Amino acid sequence: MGAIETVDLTMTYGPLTAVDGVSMQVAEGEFVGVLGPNGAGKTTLLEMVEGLRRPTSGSATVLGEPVWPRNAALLPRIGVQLQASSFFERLTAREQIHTFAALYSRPAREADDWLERVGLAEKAGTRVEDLSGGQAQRLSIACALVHDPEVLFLDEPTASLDPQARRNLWDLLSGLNESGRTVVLTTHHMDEAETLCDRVAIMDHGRILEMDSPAALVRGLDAPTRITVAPGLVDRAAGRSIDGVEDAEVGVEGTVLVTREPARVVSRLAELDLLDGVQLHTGTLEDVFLTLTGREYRA
Ligand SMILES: Nc1ncnc2c1ncn2[C@@H]1O[C@H](COP(=O)(O)OP(=O)(O)OP(=O)(O)O)[C@@H](O)[C@H]1O
Repeated sequence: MGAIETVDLTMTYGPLTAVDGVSMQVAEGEFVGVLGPNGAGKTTLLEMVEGLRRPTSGSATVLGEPVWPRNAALLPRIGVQLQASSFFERLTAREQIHTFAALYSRPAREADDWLERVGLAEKAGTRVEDLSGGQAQRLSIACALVHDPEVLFLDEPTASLDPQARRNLWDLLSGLNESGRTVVLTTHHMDEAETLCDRVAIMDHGRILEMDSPAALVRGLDAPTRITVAPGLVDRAAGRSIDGVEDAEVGVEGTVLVTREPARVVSRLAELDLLDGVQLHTGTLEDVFLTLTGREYRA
């Protein structure tokens, strides 16, 4: 059984089609990222799959159950962290997560463990409105996880986290995924998607443009390799016949050699003893993203 299946899922707001006929499947145990420019429809898509928004048309199932009308049987099985954290006012971090735990009949000690796991044990007695942005975000993630859901939805979970908290959250999410949980997150961080996700969906204008593993998406881009050499070496390389690499097409942009035959070019550089400081850059997920979605600002 798949963890998530959507069929032609669509949401319109007046004349705007925010999500435009999305059909996708996520297998149980998969880690999936949804990437897209601002306004692409990621949050709207997730909120329909979570059963928080009624689609204009189309349908979604999670763990084989329809999500709309709101399905009470599903609630204990899914965890949802929203982009705008909404907390019970004037509660401390501990009271907040204890309340969530109690809603799902989970013991308070497990709630305390979650505070520890997201690095908030020291802030347990702080009121939620006095937490920093990143601390509040970690609390909202802990609240989404406290009932040990099978499918986890996170909307830009690392948006306001510092580098330490971001890496710690990566470890936490990878661990949950390795223990069989399905994870779906939205992110603007390509490195995050590349590191964590089995597959990523690249969205724009309400549609999924591509959905595949990061490696397959990058391979599909068929980008040339850029070989950065130390300043001055390009001339020496050219002077000493880099085109001794027969038939290897090598473009030169400043101190960068651009080629589709990096192995041959690098071995020629080695022969010429010009390897010092050489760096290789192949295509990245960001290149795929920008190729598919363009570079103009979004509303
Ligand atoms: N309640 C609403 N009423 C009208 N338009 C809406 C509503 N919610 C979202 N939209 C519009 O739908 C489009 C998709 O919004 P959505 O929040 O899903 O994008 P997103 O991909 O999550 O963007 P971001 O990366 O900025 O979070 C946007 O143009 C947004 O303005």
